[in-house]
Amino acid sequence: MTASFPLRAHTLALDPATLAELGITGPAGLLGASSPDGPLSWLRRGEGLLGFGEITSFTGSGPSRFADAEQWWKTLLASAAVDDSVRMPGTGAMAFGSFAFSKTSASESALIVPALVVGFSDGTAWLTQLTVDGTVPTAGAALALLRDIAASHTVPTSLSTTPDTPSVGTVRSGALTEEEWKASVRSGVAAIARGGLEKVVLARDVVAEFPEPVSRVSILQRLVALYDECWTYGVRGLVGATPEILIKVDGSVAQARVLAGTLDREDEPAGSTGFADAVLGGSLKQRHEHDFAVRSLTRQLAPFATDLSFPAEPFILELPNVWHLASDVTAQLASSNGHLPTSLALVEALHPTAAVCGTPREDAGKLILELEKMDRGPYAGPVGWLDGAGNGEWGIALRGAVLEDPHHVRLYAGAGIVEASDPEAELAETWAKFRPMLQALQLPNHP
Ligand SMILES: C=C(O[C@@H]1C=C(C(=O)O)C=C[C@H]1O)C(=O)O
Repeated sequence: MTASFPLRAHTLALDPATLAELGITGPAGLLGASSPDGPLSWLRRGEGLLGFGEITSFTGSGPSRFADAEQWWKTLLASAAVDDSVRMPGTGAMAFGSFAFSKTSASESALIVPALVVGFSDGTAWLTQLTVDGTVPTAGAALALLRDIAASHTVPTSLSTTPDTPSVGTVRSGALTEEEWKASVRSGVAAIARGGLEKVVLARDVVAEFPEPVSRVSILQRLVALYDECWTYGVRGLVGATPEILIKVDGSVAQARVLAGTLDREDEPAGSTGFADAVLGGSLKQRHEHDFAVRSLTRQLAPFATDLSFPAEPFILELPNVWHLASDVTAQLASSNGHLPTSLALVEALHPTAAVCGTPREDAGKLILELEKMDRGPYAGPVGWLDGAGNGEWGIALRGAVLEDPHHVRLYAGAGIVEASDPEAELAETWAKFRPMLQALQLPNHP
């Protein structure tokens, strides 16, 4: 989809009175609006961005997919007319995006500019109308569009967040059976034992099949309701709720949330206290895995930063399905030739991290292609949004799935393999990581 006229964007603040008049209480309430497929989404803790409609987009693949996307966005911005009285990250010109994990993937990477964006951040709400057809966006036109969307808002009556609601869907293995995947894990462990390779992240896919069409909106609504601490993303057919941030850029500050080290909450003995601290924080294997991930991220980020900081000890991130060892990294960005790096430039430099690929990166990447026997598609790739000022938020597309057609959903999950890994335990870890999507699809925990 190419733009025929220059991009135009108009952003206005949405005051509480207007929101109340339209019956809008927050982004989650707007999810069910406009179309059964629902909007482009990036949501967390009652804030975030929703994009309605698509006016122009970039598609690309291969090793230059990030650079090509950046070039496309810069070209679009060069002739853009932006009227933005709010001036916050995500206001004015913006696009949602999703990138394939691998440069060899058949899956297309995309940046998508919506027709209308509703944003909520730090207590401020705004509305942006964007056009590429020569029409001049105005406050009146933007509000009229929002009014239509808010009026069409329907809350599906079938929505339930009960995890054990019986479902009519079935789940089958994807590229590999469980036994085959465990054999791949054993091969991974053997490769590490031979030396050279320290860690490889091996993933697998399962396919959920439904006699009735699945509702993208209901999936997003359940993820938002259950995984408030995660970033719920929806970019076309890619949906999920990730706990991991590859990079967030807000002006001259960049932040990342690095995870590695996982414990299934179902394994917690009844009545125990401090279980996660003892098992996760106290495990050398888990700490080792976590350190790989933090070191890899900071090494790649360092050339772009004047200052980099992260706590000496990771913290334990508690999610409904698992605990993770987590580290929040903050960087003060360095300008080069008077320019700060854009979020997309940092995405290109950081992807793939050791959390989803391994160490050393090249060797791990080759082994992944050999052992997983699947195309990861957008799984474990960057997903998020960017704006015209260089800001953006990019998560790693984990705990997610691709809606392949109305009746088939492909779920992905992986685990970091080190020399001490046990294939059975790693398999169980993938089931714990499938759980957010299984819950969102109202499927049993471990079919
Ligand atoms: C690979 C996944 O998760 C990654 C691997 C982790 C681990 O091995 O402990 C933890 C969080 C993520 O960085 C996934 O969710 O599919």
